[in-house]
Order: sequence, then C-alpha cells, then structure tokens
Amino acid sequence: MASDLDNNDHDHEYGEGETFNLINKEEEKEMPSTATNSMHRSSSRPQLDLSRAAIQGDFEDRNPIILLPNQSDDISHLALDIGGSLIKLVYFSRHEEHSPDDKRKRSMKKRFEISNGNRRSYPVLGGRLHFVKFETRKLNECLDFISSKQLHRGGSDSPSWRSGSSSDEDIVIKATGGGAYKFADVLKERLGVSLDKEDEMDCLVAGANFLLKAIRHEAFTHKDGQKEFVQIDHNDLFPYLLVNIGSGVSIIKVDGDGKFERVSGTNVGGGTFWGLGRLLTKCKSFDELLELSQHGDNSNVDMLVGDIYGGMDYSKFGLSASTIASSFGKTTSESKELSDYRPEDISLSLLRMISYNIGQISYLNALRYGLKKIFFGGFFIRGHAYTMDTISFAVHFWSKGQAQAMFLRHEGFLGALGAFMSYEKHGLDYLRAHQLVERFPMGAPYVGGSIHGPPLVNLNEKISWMEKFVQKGTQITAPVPMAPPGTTGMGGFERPSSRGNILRSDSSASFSLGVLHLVPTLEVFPLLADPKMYEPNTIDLSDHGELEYWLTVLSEHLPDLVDKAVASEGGTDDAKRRGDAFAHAFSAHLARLMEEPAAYGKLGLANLLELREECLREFQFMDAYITIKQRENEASLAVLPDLLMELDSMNEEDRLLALIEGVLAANIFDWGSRACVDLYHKGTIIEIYRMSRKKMQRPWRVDDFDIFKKRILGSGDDKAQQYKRALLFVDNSGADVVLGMLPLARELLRRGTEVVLVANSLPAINDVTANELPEIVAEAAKHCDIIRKAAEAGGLLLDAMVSIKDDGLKNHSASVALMVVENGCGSPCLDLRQVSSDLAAAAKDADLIILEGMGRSLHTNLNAQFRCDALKLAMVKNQRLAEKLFNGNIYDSICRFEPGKEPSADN
Ligand SMILES: Nc1ncnc2c1ncn2[C@@H]1O[C@H](COP(=O)(O)OP(=O)(O)O)[C@@H](O)[C@H]1O
Ligand SMILES: CC(C)(COP(=O)(O)O)[C@@H](O)C(=O)NCCC(=O)O
Ligand SMILES: [Mn+2]
Repeated sequence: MASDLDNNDHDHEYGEGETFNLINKEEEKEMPSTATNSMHRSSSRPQLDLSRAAIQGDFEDRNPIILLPNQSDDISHLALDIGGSLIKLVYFSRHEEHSPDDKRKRSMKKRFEISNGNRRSYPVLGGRLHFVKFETRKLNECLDFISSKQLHRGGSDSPSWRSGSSSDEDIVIKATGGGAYKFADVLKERLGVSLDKEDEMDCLVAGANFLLKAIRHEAFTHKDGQKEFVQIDHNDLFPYLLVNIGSGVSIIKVDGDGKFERVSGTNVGGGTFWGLGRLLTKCKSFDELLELSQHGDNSNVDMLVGDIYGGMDYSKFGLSASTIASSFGKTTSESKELSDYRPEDISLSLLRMISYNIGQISYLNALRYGLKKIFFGGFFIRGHAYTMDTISFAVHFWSKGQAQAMFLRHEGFLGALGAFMSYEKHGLDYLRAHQLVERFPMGAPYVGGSIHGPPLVNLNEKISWMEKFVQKGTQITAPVPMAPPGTTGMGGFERPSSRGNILRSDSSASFSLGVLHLVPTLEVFPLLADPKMYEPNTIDLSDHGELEYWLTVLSEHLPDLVDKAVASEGGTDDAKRRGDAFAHAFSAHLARLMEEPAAYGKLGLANLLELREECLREFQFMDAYITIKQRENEASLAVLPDLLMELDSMNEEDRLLALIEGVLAANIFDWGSRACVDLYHKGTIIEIYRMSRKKMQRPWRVDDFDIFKKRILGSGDDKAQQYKRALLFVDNSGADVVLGMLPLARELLRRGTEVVLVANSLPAINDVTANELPEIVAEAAKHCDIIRKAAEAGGLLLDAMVSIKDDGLKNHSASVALMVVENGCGSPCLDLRQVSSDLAAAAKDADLIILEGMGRSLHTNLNAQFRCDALKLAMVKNQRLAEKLFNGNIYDSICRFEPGKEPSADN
C-alpha cells in the first residue's frame, strides 16, 4: 500500500468517467440506457464496470438511479482493524442528504451552470462514515453486529445501485491488525467473507494523514485539563512523529503520504496498563480502571523526590518534591500486602508510570530526528484528560517546550480508517474538510461512543431504549457547572478532579465521536475574502461563562420547543413519546457539553443551535414550527399589497430607508428567542410588526445606512453602484421574509439587480426554507408586477417554466431574474465554509451580499469579510448579546455595510 500511496501523481487529473461517482453530473446528459466501458480510467482509481448500465426511472431526473448489472467489484462498505485488545470497524452507509429535486431546483442548476460553465463533478459518493469498536475477546458480538447490519454485504439499506448478484463467497473485506491473520478463518466461517490484509503501519499512517488533512479540528493539544484544537497547515504537516498507543506502542516517523519509517516502539503500552491494572485492582473493565484512577492518590504507592529528600525539592535539577522518583517505589515496604493499598492509588500510579514513559520515549525519538510535532493515537488514550495531560507534560518537560504533544479525536481508528481508504475506490482522499459534517446521534452522550448490546435499528427502538434508560433512574439533568481543571504545573500533578459521571453508562472516560457525513456537494463560499482565516462563530464558547449562559438558554427553551414539535405532528401519543425522547436526548447533549465543552470537537454557538435541529430530526420532527410558519406567512401576505402601495408612494430615499427599517423591524419574528416568544403572546403579528417599526429610531446601534444609501443611490460626484446580482440570505418566515426581505428584493430588481434569495435547505426554528419560498413568491407575485416578471424570468413560477423550458432558460422577458437557492444547511446559523454547490455557483457573479437575522449575521458572520459589498442586517433579540457585542440593549438594530475586500494574497 505504501507504494500505491506514493504513486498519486495523477491525483488531480480526475476526469469524467473515471470517478467513483455513479451520478456524474457531466455525463448524465449523454448517458444512454446502455453505456460503454471504454472510458479512460486511471489505474489507482475506482474501476466500475459500466457495461449494460441502465438508468432506472425518469430520464429527465438529474440524479437518476443507475443500475450496474455487471459491476462485480463490490463496493465495499466495511474495513476492520483487529488488534490485540480491540476490534475497530469503519463502515460507510450510502445516504444522500436529499431534498426534493424539483423543477425550480433544476432550472436554477441549469441557469448557474450556464453562467459558470465548468462545474466540477464529484468523485465521492454522499454517505456516512461510522466508527465502532468492540473488545477483541468479544469477537462474536462484533460479528453479530456486522451481520445484523449486513455490513459485509454493503448494508441492510442495501442500495439498488449494487449488482445484487454477488454471493457471500465473493466478498472481500479490507482488514488490518494481527487479528486479520489470526481470525481470518473465523470470519470466513461466520460471515463467509475473505479478508484482504493490509499492513498495519501503512494503515496507521494513511489514517492519520487523511484525518489531519480532511478533518478541520482533528488534532488538539491538552494542557492543564484544557483541550485546544490545532489548525493544521496542510503544506507544513510533514515530517511528524506518530505514536500509536494500542496494546503495544509503535513510533513512526512520517514524511509524507505513504512515506514513513517505524523508528521505534515499546512493549510497555495500553495492554500493560490494562493487564497489570486488572491483576492489581481486580477491575472488570478498562473503563472501570480508568475511573478508579480519577479518585486515586499515587503518592501512596510511588516514591516521590520528597520522600527521599525529607520533603524537600531536589532543586538543583529542577525536581520538585512531588515529582515521582520511582513509580511503585513505596510498595517495597515488607510490611504491606497488595490488599493494604487502595486500588484507586494503584491505578493512578500505573497510569502515570506508563503515560510518562511513553511520553519520554516519544520525546527521545522526536529529538533523534529533529521533529517538533508528535501526534498520539491508539485507544490507550481514550480521550482521557489525565492521560493526555500526563503525556503532554512529559513531552513538554523533557523537550523544554521545544516539542508539542498533540492528540487525535479519532485516536484508535487510524488503522481501520487506513484500511478503509485502501479500497482505492472511495476517492475519500479527495474529500475536503468542508465536505465532512460530523453529527452526534442521540446515543452519543449516553454510551460515549461504544456499543452496548445490539444496534438500535429503528426510531421505535431508539425511543424505547431512551425510555428504559430514563427509567433506570440514570440522572439526566440540566447543565451542571463544570469543575475547574485539577492539574498543576511543574512535576507535580494534583489528584485529578473527578469529572462528572452522571451521564454515561460507562461513565468514566469521555469519548465521543460522531458520524462523519460525507456531503460531496458542499463548497466553500467563493466570496469569502480570506477562507483560511474565516471563523463563523462570533462568540467564543471556550469562555466558561458564555458556555454556561447559552447552554442554559437552550435548556430553558426546551419545553416550549417540545410543545411546538409535538403539536406540529398533531399532538398524537407517538409524537408525545418522541417529544419526550428528544427532550431527554438533547438535555443529555447539553449536560455532556457543560461537563466537557470540547467533547464533540470545537464548539461554537452555531454548532449548538445546529445540534438542536439535528436532534429534532433524529426523532423525526421534520419541521416543528410548520403551523406557525404557515400562519405567519398568510397573515403577512395579506398585508403585503398595502405595504407595497405605501412604499411606492415614497420618494427613492425615503423608500430605501423604509425598506431597511422594514427588514430590521420584521426580524423580530424569531421563535428562537425567549424574549420574542413572550412578546407573541401579547399581540397579533401585525400589531407587533407595527410596534416594532414605530420603535425604529435612528441612529441604530450600528448604523451604516447612509453609506449604503450613497452606494445605491449615489450622491454628488459619487455615481450610484449598479449591482449586477445580489444574494439575499433570508431568515424567518412570515413578516420577516414577506414584509421585510421581499420588498427589499423588489427594490433591487426594480433597479436592475438580479436577486437570488438564499434560504435554508432544511427547517430550523421558524426559518423559511428554499422549498417554501417559491410558493410565497408566487403569492406575492399576484399583487406585484415587478416580482411576477422577475420570478418568471428566474423560473420561479411553475407555469412560466413551461414556456421557457426548451431553450435553456434564456431570459424571455426584459426583467432581471428573481431566483431561489438553498444554502446547504439546516441551522439558524450559517457556516460559509460549507454551503451548497448551487449557492457557490450563484455567488460567482454576485457583487452584493445581504445577510439578515441574528443567526446568520450576528452569531455567525458578524466578522466575516467578503470580496464584494456586504450588508448585515439584524435585530438583536437577546440582552446579553446586545451588551456583549454592541454595548447595547435588546431590540437594538444593526445595519452594517462593508465594502468588498480584495482577497488575501495566498488565496
Ligand atoms: N474497552 C476497552 N477494553 C480494552 N482495552 C481498552 C478499552 N478501551 C481502551 N482500551 C485501551 O486501549 C488499548 C488498545 O488500543 P488499540 O489502539 O485498540 O490497540 P490494539 O490494536 O492493540 O487493540 C488497550 O490495551 C487498553 O489500554
Ligand atoms: C436562534 C436565533 C439565532 C434565531 O435568530 P434569527 O436568526 O431568526 O434572527 C435566536 O433566536 C437566538 O439566538 N436565540 C437564543 C437566545 C434567546 O433566546 O434569547
Ligand atoms: Mn431565524
């Protein structure tokens, strides 16, 4: 495998027809019902047999299902790393993040392809990458798991695009680790599969390189109880030292993809800790042993410098009295037996002994090769804070701060991931950080990522599992304050603080990996001035006070949200049951994050708000605010004609002000804000809207209106800016979009600017979605010619589509177009590193961006800089945020205009 990885010169010559992508966008047009297999393919790339390929279903469909009857080379979904202690599984489930591909979407795609020509085709299938582990001694459980999910046959969700003809006999699964040899016969016998063995070191390195390049916050440092995520510079990754602490330890110098040398290792590793620990403490599980260490005091077992020096430091050589002089050195006393020592103390002493030792050997090897970066992997680490602190301390201490210990979130899965990648047909190495979305399913906060019992197959099982879990009396509480980190500097660690253990059934150690969603259609928003420096979140949740505040806000909002969600599904018993389960799962996530903010990777407010939406979807609440959204849309559409008339009676300047005021005032309709929800109980939406408008006193808290006005209307010698295309990122349903953003869009259209309304792909609170917009626009078009003509020109009105379908959607009318694209996300916030490819395409000709709402322009993107002019509009519906960001008050308005920035030089 090393040589294969070396041989990737043609990585970027990925052309049509040689990809693993069954749905190759460029090919679809020509794809006949029987395709040939004569296309050029590169040797190390997926080799699909396309002969007799047939499209199933509608030819017009841009994403048809393609059957490959002669595709014998099974597209495998599973790779194994069978180690001395643990079996690691990485498996892929194909799962496209679908939203209906309607006419409007197709017309948008065509339109933007026309103006952009060279849309790329994606080499990777959309799907999910799962990470699961089992103890090697429980091989049978692992095989049951594989067989219940049919992972060896490509999944129980067995996709119709597979040949279906292969028998189990043909199935070959990539495997690494010694168990790939040792248990090959068992796998053949039990599952009928053969193992294709990959070298363990090759796999470790391939896995580590993939993770470090493709996952944004994979690596982190750990000091004094604090995780800090490290941004890896892809151009400055090699060389590094990889230390894999499994049963034993491998130390590998990595110089590039497939270029490495195993420079050292040690037999004192994870197996030593677990084995000796088990014998000495009678612990039943590894996690129990780790848990014990949290309550231990090693000075009862270890001989410290102070024990030798009569309580004093050995300061000449920088050794404090609390430094361990000799691990287990105190147990030489003849008068004491094993039973005279506390298991807790023994466990801690053992953990420190082994961690320090590995840290020290790693440092020496780093020194030997002049390496500064040391990455630690393997399941010995198990995300355990104290272990990582100890290793970091050792590396720092011995290198005098010259070398740095870093850890990997997928610590123990490097080998399995490497084996998975060795299939050479996933094209996974082409995935970029922005195409991977990590999600944390319901079970994550409870089981800490390991598997207990059979897999949860369906929603009903999930819910009953949750109910049982709750019945068992396990506390799932609202966020609890986090204990301060319990380590000190120089040589002496205090007793580690016992971290809260109310949540996980294996409550000792923290371990959380989500499922990696591979979404090959996500792209970086092309108008970011400096994508490398872009950070979506405005508020830093690593500040404990902020974290506590926002977790509490979300937790307090929960009962109301559950009410709405249950009502949205007709309030049935089933909906209530799901509502309860959702509430428990989400509270557990919140409590987990309170206990350990970095448990799910780097945490920002945007992640929290998205987690809530994802959690709702997991319990099949697809649109909790649907009724509210519809009601508000109707009420707002009813008053739209009057508003438009009022606007039309004004002069240009007054009108522009009224329009911006209208957007800000209507942004009050936000069901995600506690304060606003209280307001809605006090009046109808039209009353609230009027009141909100009346209160719009200028100057606003941030008031760049005059600059914007000058830009749009010109003044004196400054000519008006004729914008070509504006992207309007819309926010809430009802008044917000209908009475705020649509009239503003109309004004831009009237001035000859093309308008693209950018809305969520999936629902989030009461935000309007891209699917809902055409209907709203169609309704508005009944009362307004400008909107109607523009919507026709933009292919938004379905009737109009018929007449323009045949000739590539060229503009028939003189009007500029009004269009809708989805943003690729389902959250009230917006991460511009991960937007839909449609939005990315639409952005290419845009010269004005209008971001609206608190989620998209304050919580996220307040500091984002763009290559083109940008207007950020929002009403601040939270007192603390208003104070923190603007020294202001709740219901303040923000109107920030920023002229386009030149892109930074290295982009
Ligand atoms: N549930 C567990 N059971 C056994 N060992 C565990 C467990 N969790 C973590 N470990 C630790 O992880 C080590 C195995 O790490 P791993 O990277 O899987 O190596 P291997 O490939 O040798 O099995 C064990 O020796 C032990 O120290
Ligand atoms: C979820 C939201 C970002 C939505 O705001 P919007 O983007 O709709 O303006 C916002 O409602 C929010 O920050 N809510 C939590 C804070 C609060 O309840 O005060
Ligand atoms: Mn919103």
